[in-house]
Amino acid sequence: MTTIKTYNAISTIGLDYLKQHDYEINTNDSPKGILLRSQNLHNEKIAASVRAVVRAGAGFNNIPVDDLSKRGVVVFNTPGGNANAVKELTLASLILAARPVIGAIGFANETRGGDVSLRTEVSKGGYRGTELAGKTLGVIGLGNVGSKVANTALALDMDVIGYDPGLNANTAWRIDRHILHAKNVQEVLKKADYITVHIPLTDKNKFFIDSDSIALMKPTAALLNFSRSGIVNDLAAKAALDDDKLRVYITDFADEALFDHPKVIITPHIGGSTVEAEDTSALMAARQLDEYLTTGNIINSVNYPDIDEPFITKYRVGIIHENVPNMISQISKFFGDNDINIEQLSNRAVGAYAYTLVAINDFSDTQQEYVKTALDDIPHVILTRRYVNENY
Ligand SMILES: NC(=O)c1ccc[n+]([C@@H]2O[C@H](COP(=O)([O-])OP(=O)(O)OC[C@H]3O[C@@H](n4cnc5c(N)ncnc54)[C@H](O)[C@@H]3O)[C@@H](O)[C@H]2O)c1
Ligand SMILES: O=C(O)CC[C@@H](O)C(=O)O
Repeated sequence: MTTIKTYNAISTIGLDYLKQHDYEINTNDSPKGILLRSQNLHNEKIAASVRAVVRAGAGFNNIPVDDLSKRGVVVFNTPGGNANAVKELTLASLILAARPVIGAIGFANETRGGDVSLRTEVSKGGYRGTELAGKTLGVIGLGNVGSKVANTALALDMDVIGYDPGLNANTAWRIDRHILHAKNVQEVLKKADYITVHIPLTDKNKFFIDSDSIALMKPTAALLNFSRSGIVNDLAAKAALDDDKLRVYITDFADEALFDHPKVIITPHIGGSTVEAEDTSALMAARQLDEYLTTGNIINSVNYPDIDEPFITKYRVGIIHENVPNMISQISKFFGDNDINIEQLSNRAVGAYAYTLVAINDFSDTQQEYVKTALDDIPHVILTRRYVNENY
């Protein structure tokens, strides 16, 4: 049995999937895979046995991706698995930014005793809000979450302006044609009444919203952060709120500096916390993990190229290597030199790394034993795995 180590509360749907596919959960210290949510792996020792790490969720800034890539460990996430949950909480937060709902609920509870209806009617003027219709929403990052937020805001009669320089032919199609595409982020910051950020935390995106960007916003603007702590400079946001340069800041990431601020609403990282999102993300994660460990197919990796092909031969060898010239010819020569016929060879590269999946039918035990060690001796090969098709 293969062992998977888990961190955090993983939905039983994902765990059951693994158990049904002959995995044991947390039974020993030599797991083949790790399945986690927000656990910070940067400070954890990751066992030498680990071949795959899967984040049940979108953000993977809690995983030491660079170090794992050098070790040949494939890191996955589950894109889109919780996007609807984050969209819904973002929309709720837009309404909280427009209407003083939280204060009004507190006030209503304080009116107990006597003529409740009279007192609420007299004082409710203090809880008047504004409408979202006709206002402009700026969406920074139009990926799985941002595109859903942007599209749904149109149905609330908002004007929507989005910014995402990373859109490609596959991702651009999901964005409604009524959404204005900004050429730069400054255009969004200047135009929007509500600004919501849906980008990953990377070195480049650290403090993407800082005092300079807040200075471009309208002083009446509302800022929403359902991405990550560290994408918005909370101290800059606080200073702007104190100086009436920003109206409200809603964040899903608690920060000591923001507690009890009258213009701040904090939620405890619950953007993706719905039953549906946790189930979907855990199931995606479990399937991707099993698929890689048993077939070599890579689906939704964040550090290696995806290769997802039907396993129709008896064997496969997956070779993770550096993305340098002459690798495919060296690998195919290696198999030829050892009298092993290649039925199919797939190769893809992304950034500094590449993955080659070799499909084989006739593969003797001696050849398999030799290939296991000798392939690793080819310069720039990082890790080799052999897969057996039990259904062949
Ligand atoms: N609060 C939560 O519980 C919760 C849940 C899900 C996701 N998240 C966070 O939200 C982020 C986005 O999630 P997603 O599922 O939409 O991810 P995604 O990968 O589908 O989309 C991210 C988009 O951001 C764009 N982008 C990156 N840097 C940018 C920049 N500087 N300016 C503009 N666009 C930029 C990318 O091109 C991509 O299209 C995740 O990385 C994660 O950190 C939080
Ligand atoms: O696991 C969670 O609860 C949060 C997930 C979220 O931060 C993500 O990046 O997908």
